[in-house]
Amino acid sequence: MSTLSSNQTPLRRAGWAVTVYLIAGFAWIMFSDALAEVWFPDPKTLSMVQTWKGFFFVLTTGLVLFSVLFRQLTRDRALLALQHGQRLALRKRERQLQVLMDNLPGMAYRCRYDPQWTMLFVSRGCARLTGYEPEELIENRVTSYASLMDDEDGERIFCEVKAALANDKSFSLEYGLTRKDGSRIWVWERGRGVEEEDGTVVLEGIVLDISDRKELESELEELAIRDPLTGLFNRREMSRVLEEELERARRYQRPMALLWIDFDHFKDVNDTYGHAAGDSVLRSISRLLLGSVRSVDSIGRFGGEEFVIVLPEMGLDEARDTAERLRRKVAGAPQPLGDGKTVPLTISVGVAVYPEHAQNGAALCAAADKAMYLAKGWGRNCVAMAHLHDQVHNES
Ligand SMILES: Nc1nc2c(ncn2[C@@H]2O[C@H](COP(=O)(O)OP(=O)(O)OP(=O)(O)O)[C@@H](O)[C@H]2O)c(=O)[nH]1
Repeated sequence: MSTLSSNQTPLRRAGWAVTVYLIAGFAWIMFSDALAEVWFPDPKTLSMVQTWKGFFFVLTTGLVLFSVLFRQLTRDRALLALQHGQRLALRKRERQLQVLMDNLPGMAYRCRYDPQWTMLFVSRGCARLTGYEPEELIENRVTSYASLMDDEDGERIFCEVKAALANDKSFSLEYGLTRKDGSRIWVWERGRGVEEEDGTVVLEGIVLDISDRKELESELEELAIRDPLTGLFNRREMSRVLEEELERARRYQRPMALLWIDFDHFKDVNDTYGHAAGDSVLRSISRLLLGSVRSVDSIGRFGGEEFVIVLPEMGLDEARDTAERLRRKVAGAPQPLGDGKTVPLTISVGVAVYPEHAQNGAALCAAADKAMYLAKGWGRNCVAMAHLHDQVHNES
């Protein structure tokens, strides 16, 4: 319909121009002939006047035709120059966009909003990011983008994109991706939904490799929860683990034990062999303890030469046996000083158990610490259980 009406407009305009020209022309001929016959009755003069009248008509219409054509051609030329300039600017923008996309530390994409994330376009960075050439991912020719995503992320991502589309907002996602060579990377994606002319929705955005940042983050997280010397949990993390395990024990009505370990006469090791040798002993006993407990148990360094072990689902008897086993193991293994020599070392262990000795973390620690001092008092290299009456004292 619109093509038809735009075709009719120039036709109508040309028709009007010709009609006006014909009416004016016929009127001029008739009117001027009649006037000439009245004003110049002499046939010779009349013939000359008509000749000049003809010249005048041709000259006038020629001038009109010239001015119309001149105006139209000038306009056409300006239009062509404008189009040429626009084409050049468009090409320049395309080139800039291409350079930008090719140098993205990731890839730009355009994909269908479907469970496969079917790619319609991916920039060249796709090969660097995923290991797949753009042609391999486009239209899922070799594999779909969804199959590269971690399975557990799929559902979450779909929900987040759905919510963003519903609110007409852009979405930001972080998820793991498996590359063609099997290596895993972390990516950050930002995109938004775009409605096509036919009403279907496609997604457009960028995907960047953030593996380095993720690695740094997890290193920082580890640093925040680990004791730098021994690599065991630090006091803060250990307190958190203790509260978490206590909560679990409370919920499932299960016992839980806490061992409070202190090295005997450790000051002598430092004083005799030096601080570096003391550090070596601390590291060695940490490894020994770590290798002597279950995977569900947690060990932390509470400070100096004090260590705490949380033993989930462990009652009084088993906790006593575990503490005794650890005491014997340390006593039976001379500790390396770092210079090839070793030194014998013993530990004193206090044992407190939930729910018998205490109901909360602080009270459980206090009961185990108190029991450890009891073991020191017995002459060291001993295991002491917290007293049951401590519970009354702790909770009061
Ligand atoms: N090498 C080293 N020594 C430490 C570190 N932290 C604490 N210590 C030392 O551990 C020693 C603890 O000594 P004390 O608390 O007096 O106890 P002890 O000598 O072990 O004697 P008892 O606990 O009574 O058996 C001190 O000499 C501290 O300097 C550490 O990170 N590295």
